[in-house]
Amino acid sequence: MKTVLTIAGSDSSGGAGIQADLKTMTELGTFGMSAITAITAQNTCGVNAVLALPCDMISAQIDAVCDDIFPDAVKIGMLANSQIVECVAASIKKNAMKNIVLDPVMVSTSGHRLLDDDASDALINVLMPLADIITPNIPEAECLAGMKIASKADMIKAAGIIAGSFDGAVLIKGGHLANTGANCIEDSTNVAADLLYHGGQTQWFEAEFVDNPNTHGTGCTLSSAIASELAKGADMPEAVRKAKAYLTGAIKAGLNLGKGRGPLNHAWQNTISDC
Ligand SMILES: Nc1ncnc2c1ncn2[C@@H]1O[C@H](COP(=O)(O)OP(=O)(O)O)[C@@H](O)[C@H]1O
Ligand SMILES: Cc1ncc(COP(=O)(O)OP(=O)(O)O)c(N)n1
Repeated sequence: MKTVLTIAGSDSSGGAGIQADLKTMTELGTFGMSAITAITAQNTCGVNAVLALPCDMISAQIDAVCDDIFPDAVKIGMLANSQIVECVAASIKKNAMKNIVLDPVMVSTSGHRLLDDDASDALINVLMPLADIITPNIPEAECLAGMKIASKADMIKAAGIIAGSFDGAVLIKGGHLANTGANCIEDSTNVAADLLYHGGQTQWFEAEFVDNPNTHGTGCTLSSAIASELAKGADMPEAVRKAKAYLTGAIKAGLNLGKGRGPLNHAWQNTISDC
């Protein structure tokens, strides 16, 4: 069985972070392992508290995994502060890890900062160069590219700027532009359109925009699904295509848990075959 390590924060409500990653990895037939960077007290309504873990404990988790069950791919999510960014980068180099998917988590959709303001430089200069793909959402891509993004043309421009600063691929997720009219296609159906910039080429990955408010953890799910598909041997465009299909199914299958923006239905493939 192929193995995937998630280096990310814990979400007590189980919708995002480590919990979403492990559910995704299991559903996609890989063996998920974790190195927890921070503990959040959060639910479907928002993030109430964050505790960043000490760097030596984070490195120790990564080393323990790599010394025993070396991961075929790695997903990196919430890193909380610049010290953690640096120590995760050092652990990745030390253990010569491969198939690195970096989700540059900065602010939760509920508006809570999950990465210190002053940690962006370390993320860009120290960690990004080690990644095979980074998966920013629109606000994160705006920060990384230093420009506003209000259209698909802006997404293409920003992806080129971000890709210019490292060797890996860039997937700009368009969820924050969907339903704003900015990415409507000709038949006026609204789509959730993500842009992959890979090897100098751009490619759109479009899926139905599901009218479901329960989208907590979409970014975590997509990045851990890409890592799972890379671990199983897919090339980058194929990994993105399969990951997006899994994610869209999990949004469509619709759970209705909690009082706010609820989690995805990770077990949707089993639910469908049970019917
Ligand atoms: N309502 C939706 N229906 C279908 N896909 C969605 C929906 N909302 C988000 N997505 C998709 O989920 C993924 C992550 O979404 P996005 O909101 O852009 O990032 P993040 O969760 O990191 O803020 C992207 O592939 C995006 O296109
Ligand atoms: C612990 C933790 N990590 C990441 C996130 C952000 O989740 P994401 O899937 O990017 O998006 P939202 O759920 O915030 O839309 C988180 N909330 N908690």
